[in-house]
Amino acid sequence: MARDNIYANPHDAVDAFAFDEAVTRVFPDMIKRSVPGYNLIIPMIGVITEQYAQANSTLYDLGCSLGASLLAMRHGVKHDGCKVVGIDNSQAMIERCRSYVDIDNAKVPVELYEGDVTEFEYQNASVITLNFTLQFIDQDKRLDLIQSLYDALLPGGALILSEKICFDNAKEQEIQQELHWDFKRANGYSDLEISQKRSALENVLVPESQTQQIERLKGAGFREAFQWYQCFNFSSFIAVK
Ligand SMILES: Nc1ncnc2c1ncn2[C@@H]1O[C@H](C[S@+](CC[C@H]([NH3+])C(=O)[O-])CC(=O)[O-])[C@@H](O)[C@H]1O
Ligand SMILES: O=C(O)C(=O)Cc1ccccc1
Repeated sequence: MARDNIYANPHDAVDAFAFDEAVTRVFPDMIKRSVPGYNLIIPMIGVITEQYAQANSTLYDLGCSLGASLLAMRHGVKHDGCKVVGIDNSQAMIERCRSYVDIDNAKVPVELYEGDVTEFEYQNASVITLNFTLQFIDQDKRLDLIQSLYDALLPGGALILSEKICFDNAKEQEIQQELHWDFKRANGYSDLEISQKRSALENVLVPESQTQQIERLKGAGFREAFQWYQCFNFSSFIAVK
């Protein structure tokens, strides 16, 4: 697996983070070493999918990157007549995702689209996953997207939402953020890599609190909405229609 050393050398000015060719090439290594719990959340998306998928419905993975969450969903579906749709607005990601889907041997049909998830129409959905994608979408577009996903879900359908989160309590924010940086250090990132990537993500990845996430989900109409996982400032929620 190609090692992420994108921020290893000093940059004069750090560009805004983008899911370009360079990031795509090292992405499996980057996300595993950067997101505490990623390697647990992926198989659990398979478990949750198995529970909530319905026959003859569509499963969506929005911001599918290289297809890790998408393939977990594909393998979790046990009903007939389902398909999995993956969308990502990074050309590099969706191209490489296609090659991973091609070598995967599950039978459930997969459709991949390059585009902005806020511009698609969704329907007949039983499971929808936003695995660390909403955090990159303009804050003023988040509610409309969540509402359109609620509207697209069948009764009993589920939304899986994983996000980097922030905390209302300043001391907790400081401690959880520091623990996340400790996690990155423990995974071999230097202080320079951590601080340059932090600059690159400024105003690109905009976290919200657990309360904001749950209130938005409830406001959109979800019957149940709660956190099922948290490690430091990374969390995953499930919402059921
Ligand atoms: N508006 C948008 N429209 C479409 N795609 C977008 C948009 N904004 C960002 N993306 C895409 O969302 C993905 C977020 S990564 C998801 C990991 C994956 N789910 C995984 O389970 O491995 C999470 C991370 O890197 O922290 C990237 O591929 C972006 O191109
Ligand atoms: O690396 C970080 O600090 C993060 O917040 C997670 C992340 C992982 C992959 C791409 C962008 C952000």
